[in-house]
Amino acid sequence: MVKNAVEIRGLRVRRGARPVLDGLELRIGGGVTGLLGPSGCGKSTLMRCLVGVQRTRAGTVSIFGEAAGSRPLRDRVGYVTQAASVYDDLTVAENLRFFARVLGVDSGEVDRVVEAVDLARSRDQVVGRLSGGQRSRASLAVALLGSPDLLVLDEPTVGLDPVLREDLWALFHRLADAGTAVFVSSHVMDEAERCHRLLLMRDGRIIADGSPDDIKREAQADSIDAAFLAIVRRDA
Ligand SMILES: Nc1ncnc2c1ncn2[C@@H]1O[C@H](COP(=O)(O)OP(=O)(O)OP(=O)(O)O)[C@@H](O)[C@H]1O
Repeated sequence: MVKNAVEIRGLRVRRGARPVLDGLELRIGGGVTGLLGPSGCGKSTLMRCLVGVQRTRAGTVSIFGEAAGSRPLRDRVGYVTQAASVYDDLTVAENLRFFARVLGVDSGEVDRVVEAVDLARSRDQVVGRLSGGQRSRASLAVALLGSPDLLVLDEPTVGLDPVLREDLWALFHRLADAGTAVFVSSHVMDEAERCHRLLLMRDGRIIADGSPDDIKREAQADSIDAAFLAIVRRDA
């Protein structure tokens, strides 16, 4: 298992007029790490920092010992944003061949990632005609090109039905079992239980960090929802 995929020190970010992250310290290792918190708390901002697309005011973000966004990390980090990142007018396979060329990844990878996300039967379908869940999996397939060591997934299950969410979480676990560090955000509290390690975020701060069971025990709560509320109250 990867020990130190991500190391963040003293990270400060402003977006618009307000500070979003103010001196954040965080280390992330292997397995599935979940980032949960209410809308606007700074989850996407943190993820953008990990992939090196967010302007920062202070601090450092290193991924496998390299500066976030730097060239050596190009095919070691996969990123799926909330916005669809595949072209509607191309088929699944055409999208993947295109992105494989852009990333300089062998085109043989296309078959592997199509299988990994269970889209083999839809590989020749135009993305614009896929269901929401299939589209999400097509975006995820792009992020898997080149077998990244770290996968950053920004609310990948938003808008999906429970069955599709279940399938995606099973996939995250398969990837983590195979050695990829998976960092996934959500604002759906019931998804928290599926993470090896959970980070609860509020107003840009990590207010709890541990396994779901540890967090519930510590907060003396029987659900992550209740734990979050208890921690927020205690914090106030
Ligand atoms: N482009 C932007 N310009 C200015 N402020 C922004 C911009 N994007 C986000 N913000 C602000 O930064 C803060 C953090 O936003 P962020 O998108 O990181 O939150 P989030 O936790 O990912 O929310 P959600 O779950 O709704 O995606 C919010 O207050 C938001 O209004």
